[in-house]
Amino acid sequence: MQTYAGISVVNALPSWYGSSMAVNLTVSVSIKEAEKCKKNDILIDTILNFFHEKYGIPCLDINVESQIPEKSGLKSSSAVSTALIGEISKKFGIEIDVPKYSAILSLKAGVSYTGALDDATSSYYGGVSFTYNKEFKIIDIKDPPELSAIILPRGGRNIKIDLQYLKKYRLIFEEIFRVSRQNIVLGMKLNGILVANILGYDINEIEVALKKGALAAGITGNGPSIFAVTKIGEEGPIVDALSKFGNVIVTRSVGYVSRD
Ligand SMILES: Nc1ncnc2c1ncn2[C@@H]1O[C@H](COP(=O)(O)OP(=O)(O)O)[C@@H](O)[C@H]1O
Ligand SMILES: O=C(O)C1=C[C@@H](OP(=O)(O)O)[C@@H](O)[C@H](O)C1
Repeated sequence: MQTYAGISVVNALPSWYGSSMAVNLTVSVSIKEAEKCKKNDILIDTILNFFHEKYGIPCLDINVESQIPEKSGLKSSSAVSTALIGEISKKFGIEIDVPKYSAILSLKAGVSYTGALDDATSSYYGGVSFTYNKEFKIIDIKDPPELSAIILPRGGRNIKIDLQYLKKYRLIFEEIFRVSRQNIVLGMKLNGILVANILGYDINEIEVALKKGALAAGITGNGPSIFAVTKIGEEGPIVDALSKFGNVIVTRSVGYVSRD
């Protein structure tokens, strides 16, 4: 099964309300029955153990092909977990709420702070998710504006995230969530700049992208990747400017995908 990376509209850590926009970088997971169970990454093994214990599925060989750097803010963990859960549910005929179980099992594996239902929803269904992660509730999924996403992909996040400190900003992130439901691009701009400031990232690249005409720019997720968005066809000056800081990926927002 194939799922998507995403860029944050609203980071869910401060208020539990989260929103993410799917972009066209993909993860593909395939599975094959195996004689012996092998050891995998913690997230994959947590998911396999759950399905083994609850539904008696056999040992599986897992193949992950990912275009998303790990620990990047680009939703790599949600893309891997939704693709794997979706593939297992299809192969073994298990009816399950894929994003919800991605959230539950990501928490169990210790790779997520809130379960990241916002990220799991956009990874699996495309579009722009709006979720309340505390209750594993999807509030809405919207089709995104047609946008070019210009990304400085950076993995291996190594900053310490102080969840209690982030929660001091709950009210302003709740407000950004409300704004985002009316205006996705304004929401991701406010969120992206504020998260950069709160987590102590350098805002130079964000400022450069905005000066070159980006509609929004900022940190995605907990970073360290930087994103900018523009109308399609207007990427040139931003790509040129951001290329001075590293290799740039240009991709697009992804619309809602029916999984029926
Ligand atoms: N290609 C992959 N193969 C296996 N596991 C992966 C892969 N990409 C991400 N993961 C899992 O996701 C975790 C990273 O999650 P997270 O820090 O939330 O990243 P991101 O900010 O990109 O969403 C990794 O530690 C690993 O458990
Ligand atoms: O762990 C979590 O619950 C989350 C992590 C962040 O994303 P990244 O994992 O992409 O940094 C954040 O944007 C998301 O809303 C929730």
